[in-house]
Amino acid sequence: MNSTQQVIRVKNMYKKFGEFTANSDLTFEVKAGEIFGFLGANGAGKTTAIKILCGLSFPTSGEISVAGFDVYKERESVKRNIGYMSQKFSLYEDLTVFENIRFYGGIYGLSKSEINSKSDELLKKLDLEHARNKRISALPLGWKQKLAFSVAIIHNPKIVFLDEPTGGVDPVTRRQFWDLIYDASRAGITVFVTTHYMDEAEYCDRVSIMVDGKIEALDTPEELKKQFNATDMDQVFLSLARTATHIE
Ligand SMILES: Nc1ncnc2c1ncn2[C@@H]1O[C@H](COP(=O)(O)OP(=O)(O)OP(=O)(O)O)[C@@H](O)[C@H]1O
Repeated sequence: MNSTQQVIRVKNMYKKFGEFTANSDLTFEVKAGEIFGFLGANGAGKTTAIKILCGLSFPTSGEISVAGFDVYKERESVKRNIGYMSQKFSLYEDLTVFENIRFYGGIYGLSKSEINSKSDELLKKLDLEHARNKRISALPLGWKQKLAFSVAIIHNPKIVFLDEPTGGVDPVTRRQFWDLIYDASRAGITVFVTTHYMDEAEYCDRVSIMVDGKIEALDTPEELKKQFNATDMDQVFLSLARTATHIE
């Protein structure tokens, strides 16, 4: 795969809800295989943008292509080429581990034999073979998140969108989750991730920071720290938040 290939292209994207502008003139590109952090405080407009990039909502204006498909005219092709996971929308608690894999594998268009072989592979990798017939509700949150991520990429999509995937778990479990993200990225899957944890921002190849619907900074964590004269991403994030408050 050509590593300089752009798998997400966003040019002058706006999303308005009546008079309110949730996404204002967003312009950025994401490269194939990149881990792209999409940061912003609560209400900054991240979920609004992700919904558009996943083909679930139309932008008000702008040119946007995802996995080579236009988000206005080719939404079904966009959906077929992406995976999605969020804290709010995840696995079915009252189905077993295998039933969830079978369900999502079916939705993503895998055959019965592909589902069986993929689920064996996935459960082995996660060391979850013993839990195959356990209900999701019986698993600790960290395991649910790892499983949800593995299921979101079971069809080997070009891009996976992760909306606050690691909420509520400890740093060690989060770190293990990120090992799975790195594996996916090495396998050529582009990762688009939102998070409120600044240690996770450091793990990204590039990070954008959105304030009140606008992208105020976008670069590698290293460059952002230099630019904002900061020792960590927490400081970068806080100086942008302070700027926004000052303007108001
Ligand atoms: N359907 C809608 N109608 C009107 N306003 C909306 C709608 N959806 C989102 N908004 C507003 O757009 C703004 C951005 O919301 P969004 O959910 O995209 O933020 P976010 O950055 O994902 O925040 P969080 O981290 O809390 O999920 C918020 O002020 C929200 O109230």
